[in-house]
Amino acid sequence: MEETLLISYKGVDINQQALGILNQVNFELHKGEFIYLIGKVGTGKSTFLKTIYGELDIAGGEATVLGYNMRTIKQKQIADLRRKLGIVFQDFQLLTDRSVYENLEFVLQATGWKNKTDIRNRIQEVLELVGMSNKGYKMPNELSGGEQQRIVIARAILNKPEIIIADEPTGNLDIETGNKIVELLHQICQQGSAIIMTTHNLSFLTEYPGKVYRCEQHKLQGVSDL
Ligand SMILES: Nc1ncnc2c1ncn2[C@@H]1O[C@H](COP(=O)(O)OP(=O)(O)OP(=O)(O)O)[C@@H](O)[C@H]1O
Repeated sequence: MEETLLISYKGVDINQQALGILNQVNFELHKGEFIYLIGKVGTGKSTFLKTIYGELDIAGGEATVLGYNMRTIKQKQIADLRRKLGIVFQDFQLLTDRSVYENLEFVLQATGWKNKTDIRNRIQEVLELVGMSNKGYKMPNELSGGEQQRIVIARAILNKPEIIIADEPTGNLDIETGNKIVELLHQICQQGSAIIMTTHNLSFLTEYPGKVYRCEQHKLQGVSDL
């Protein structure tokens, strides 16, 4: 596989409960790219993303994600694949019974980090990157929505993922806070993670440019003029 090609879909069919959602999807993600996925409610954006992180099997065609063949991938390999991805949803999903620091520590420990100093340093690094370096001691419910989303992004980048998948990361945020989150994702992209983000807010596309794909009438297609 071409070295910079992280995801390759060729003629991929995607179903939910045997019902066709997307047909004949051709899609590529390269290193350093920022891709927006747009389209009306229920057109298949989240469903498409689920096939990338192995939550949903593809029904036909050829799909490769970070070198894994998504037609033949085994459960154990899906766990390995997910360690190389950062996943961000709109509804934050932080563990509410532990602090920000402990949320991040939990992920590092679960992914094999053992050395306390390394763990502390990496957590400090990611908190600084998302502009939350003094909030490690806070509980999630003591943070605003935008702050919680920053922590979720910090959690997603802990292991320097090659790809970040963000499913409507600004869906629960006001416009200004949403802008800051997209700006942050662009910054992270510049540091080397490729990003795929779904959104209903088309103003991001002009303000923070990226490549655009649209889901419509069972197709996922690149958009050159908006
Ligand atoms: N678990 C499921 N079982 C059956 N059908 C599903 C399931 N999840 C989604 N669908 C169907 O698949 C279609 C695409 O849904 P999906 O959530 O991918 O849309 P979306 O484009 O992400 O929408 P939104 O913009 O609202 O997030 C919808 O018709 C939905 O009803």
